[in-house]
Amino acid sequence: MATTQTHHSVHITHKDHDLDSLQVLPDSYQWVQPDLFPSLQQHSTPLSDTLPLIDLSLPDAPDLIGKALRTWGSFQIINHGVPLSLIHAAQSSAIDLFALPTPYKLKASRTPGTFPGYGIARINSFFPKRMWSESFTIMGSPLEHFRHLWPHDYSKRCDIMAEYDRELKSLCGRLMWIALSELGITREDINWAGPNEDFKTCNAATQLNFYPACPDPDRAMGLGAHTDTTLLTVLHQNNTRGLQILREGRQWVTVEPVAGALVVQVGDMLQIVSNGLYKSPFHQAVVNRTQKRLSVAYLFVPPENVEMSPHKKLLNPTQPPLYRPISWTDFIRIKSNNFDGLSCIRVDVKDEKQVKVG
Ligand SMILES: O=C(O)CCC(=O)C(=O)O
Ligand SMILES: [Fe+2]
Repeated sequence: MATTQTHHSVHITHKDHDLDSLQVLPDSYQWVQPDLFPSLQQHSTPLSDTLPLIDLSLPDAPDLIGKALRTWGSFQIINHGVPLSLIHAAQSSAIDLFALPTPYKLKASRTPGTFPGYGIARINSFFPKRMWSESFTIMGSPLEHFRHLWPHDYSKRCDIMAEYDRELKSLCGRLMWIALSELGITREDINWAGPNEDFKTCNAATQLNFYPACPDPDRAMGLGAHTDTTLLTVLHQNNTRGLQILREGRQWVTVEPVAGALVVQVGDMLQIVSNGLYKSPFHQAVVNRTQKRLSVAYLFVPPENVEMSPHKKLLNPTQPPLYRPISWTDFIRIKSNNFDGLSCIRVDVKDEKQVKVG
């Protein structure tokens, strides 16, 4: 994954980011939903659904996953094969990291224009107010940053994150094949899954998100509504509620924390490959008054500079491609300047007639 990023990175200073010590919500954190977010459609009957919880070890899992991806663009999984001890070890390193005094954390700040390191959510640049959260992004080895954070104790923590990356990458490879085969796409149809057809040539980042307890949670927002610029995002949340997924454009549904479960979400790149059959859901993270919340998001993205396009098996004269081909590298550049990146690469009705379907 490219480590350079555009001018839209957001940076923090010691003065404005010690959320733990604030007793009153500063004006700069009093949340207003900007116009760029689609407003909720009004319906008299609320949806009372919960996100599907799927046991990955059972034979009907692929079928259930296919259904969940077409409706929610998301689901939770248990029996996913990632050792719970590893999930807890990664989580506990994240807890230790965010508990460090701010001057330490600032030693591991993202340098301008890059992804890895400590800071606030990149999407904050699209919103008029600050989000009630901190984050730390790991791409490749976190050694340089961890050495600053824990001069005597970094190597074990680096090993844990490396192991987390390996385990989650193989889980994502497995999930990719399930998602694709539910669309009738087979191994012969994909030429970017790598020499072993396991998607190990894909890139990834591990994003640690921390939401301190908030003095005025109803007026604050942990992470504003967004879609992920990934193929898949696989997220572990601690036992505190906060993640909400937008259901059918009309209702926020809270994803209940389930011990050991992982939340899987379609990202924009899989929405492109599936020609919109799988939609990357809007999601957000709300905060609460008494509990700290932590999430570890594994952001799984295509190999750099490989063009992703609606798969030709899904296209026909009545189902023309909805998006033009684009690499992840180019797409993240578009998204850093446009909140709704997918609309920028949508083939409009006029063009659709001209696109040949192979
Ligand atoms: O903390 C959460 O539950 C959401 C995190 C998220 O959406 C992200 O890291 O992109
Ligand atoms: Fe997200």
